[in-house]
Amino acid sequence: MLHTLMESKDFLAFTLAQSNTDVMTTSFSFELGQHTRVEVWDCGVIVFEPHGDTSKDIVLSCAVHGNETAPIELCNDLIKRLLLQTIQAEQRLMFLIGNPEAIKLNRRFIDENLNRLFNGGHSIGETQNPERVRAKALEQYVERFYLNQTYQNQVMSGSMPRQRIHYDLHTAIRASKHEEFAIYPYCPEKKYSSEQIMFLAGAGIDTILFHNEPTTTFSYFSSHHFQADAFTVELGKVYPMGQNDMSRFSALDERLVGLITANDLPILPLDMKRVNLYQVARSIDKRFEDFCFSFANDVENFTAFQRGEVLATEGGEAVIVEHPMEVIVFPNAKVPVGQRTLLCLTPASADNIE
Ligand SMILES: O=C(O)CCC(=O)N[C@@H](CCC(=O)O)C(=O)O
Ligand SMILES: [Zn+2]
Repeated sequence: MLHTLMESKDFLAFTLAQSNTDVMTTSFSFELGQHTRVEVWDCGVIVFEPHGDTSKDIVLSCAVHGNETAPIELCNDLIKRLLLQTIQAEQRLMFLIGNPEAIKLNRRFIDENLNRLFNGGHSIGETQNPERVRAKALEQYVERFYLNQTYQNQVMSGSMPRQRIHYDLHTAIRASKHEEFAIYPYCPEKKYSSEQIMFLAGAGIDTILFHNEPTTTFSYFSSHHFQADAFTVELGKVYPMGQNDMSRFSALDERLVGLITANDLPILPLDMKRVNLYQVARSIDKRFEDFCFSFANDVENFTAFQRGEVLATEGGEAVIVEHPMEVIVFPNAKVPVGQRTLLCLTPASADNIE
């Protein structure tokens, strides 16, 4: 197996060639030069551990939705450069290819939306399916990575606490007025990080949505359980594999290389002229099978609606804009009853950012 991966340096192809059933047989490790230990823990799970001191534990995940291809290409290219040793990790780093079986089928998911199954969502009820198994396993890999005792001890002896980071990379179903944006998971117990917001802005992700409640997403899991600086990051609109214009994400690629190689590019102080901030005002959950939006399928994310306008109808009732203005994101009527069908946003201030 090692031979196949080291010959191609293509972790995605290697992952997709594995079966989702031979979990244990896919784990192995090897050295890159004298500087980095590489461990493959499972199908789509690869960890880079530099031999020198490190201060950050970074998780980069993609393909939590199998058809969201730009993040998969971005991560695979970073892994390739690490394996070719054209870049060298100076921070601990784990890549997760979320749902390899869904990638193979070019589908968002097989049985159930993986990004609705974290924080224990995978164990609610009697249902078992590939996504529930994978969500539980991904949670365990994140825990094992963040709580590695060897590196925890570096915290004890070092002066600065280690920083945990998790960027869960996605693409949106629709086009967006702000092409690249990030969701900041609900974290009422702490202030938002201006450093993270400006890191993302420097990476071309200039729009932040502050979530208003706990969710069953992967980024909320890492934020809530491990106090990671965790975000769901949306990289434009979904396109088939190979049809993404990856030059649109060159700023992100450059920032990630800086982060991984500990050659961090300078981060500007918070500048409200460089960022668009939104607060999630409410999440509209689907209540009836006949849920139907009042706007067209090509209406973009971040389109604004005025108080009183009808956003959708269901069960003979209208879903109406409540605030003076609400900005919509992620409209999707094809979700099961009980799940989020739309987020409504209002402009946010910088009050909770430090
Ligand atoms: O475009 C869409 O409708 C969905 C894109 C997507 O997968 N978004 C994530 C957001 C997760 C979060 O709220 O942090 C999702 O729906 O899982
Ligand atoms: Zn997604």
